[in-house]
Amino acid sequence: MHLDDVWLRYRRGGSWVLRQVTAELSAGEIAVVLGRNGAGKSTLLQLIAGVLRPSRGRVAGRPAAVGWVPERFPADQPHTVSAYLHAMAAVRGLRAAAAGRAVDGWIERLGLGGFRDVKLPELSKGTAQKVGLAQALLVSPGLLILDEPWEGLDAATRELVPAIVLEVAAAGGRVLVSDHRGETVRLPGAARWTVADGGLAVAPAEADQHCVVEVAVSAADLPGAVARLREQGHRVLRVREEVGS
Ligand SMILES: Nc1ncnc2c1ncn2[C@@H]1O[C@H](COP(=O)(O)OP(=O)(O)OP(=O)(O)O)[C@@H](O)[C@H]1O
Repeated sequence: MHLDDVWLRYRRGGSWVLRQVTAELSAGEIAVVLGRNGAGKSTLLQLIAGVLRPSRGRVAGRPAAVGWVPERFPADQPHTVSAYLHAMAAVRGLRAAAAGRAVDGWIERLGLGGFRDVKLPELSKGTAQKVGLAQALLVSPGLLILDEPWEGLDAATRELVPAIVLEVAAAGGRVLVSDHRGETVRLPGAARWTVADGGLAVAPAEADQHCVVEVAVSAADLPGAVARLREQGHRVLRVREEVGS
């Protein structure tokens, strides 16, 4: 997917918010969008999501399944959490049984079980954000766009966001995440897109950066698992017994 010389202004004759933006996002790639308040991060994400159209230039190769989580989930709709998510699943083309599985799965994973029958306007900001996250993930997205996803979320869900992002990327989805609070230290290995003065500067993920992944393997398979990881070029740093397992 790529942006070819994209320009955007909100009004004819108004000032340009984005100018001459060219960028590419490949399958399985994660990019963090950085920039000061008002720099144009949300505008860029909405262009890529297809919510806004460029004034000039084009966004090409957008995948069919786009999951967009706006900065503020529009919770002023008179539906319950469950009814809303089932309606969104239907909009995304899921049949009843698949819709039920997807809705139940995300309700459970995001800790929304106690809010199934609560109407959206009665939710706290953080809980509404979780519903926003759930609707974007009902169908495995080819492009997932998260606008300030850590804003207002409880600690448990903040921890979950990087795991979800990595799962979407591992399944071949592209992911864009905006962040003005530096939370993206939680996404090592992502490219950095910085919006400033209407332009976009792209810094690819650092090739020599390494991450530590904790993996639990069965004790019986330990020598084999360590050997396989080494064969794949990973450095095995330490082996320890899982206490209480
Ligand atoms: N609907 C709109 N109509 C007119 N101007 C807008 C609109 N939305 C945003 N702008 C202007 O475009 C510029 C970029 O805004 P944008 O929301 O994209 O920035 P941002 O980097 O996401 O900021 P923040 O970190 O505060 O969310 C700002 O000057 C903003 O006032």
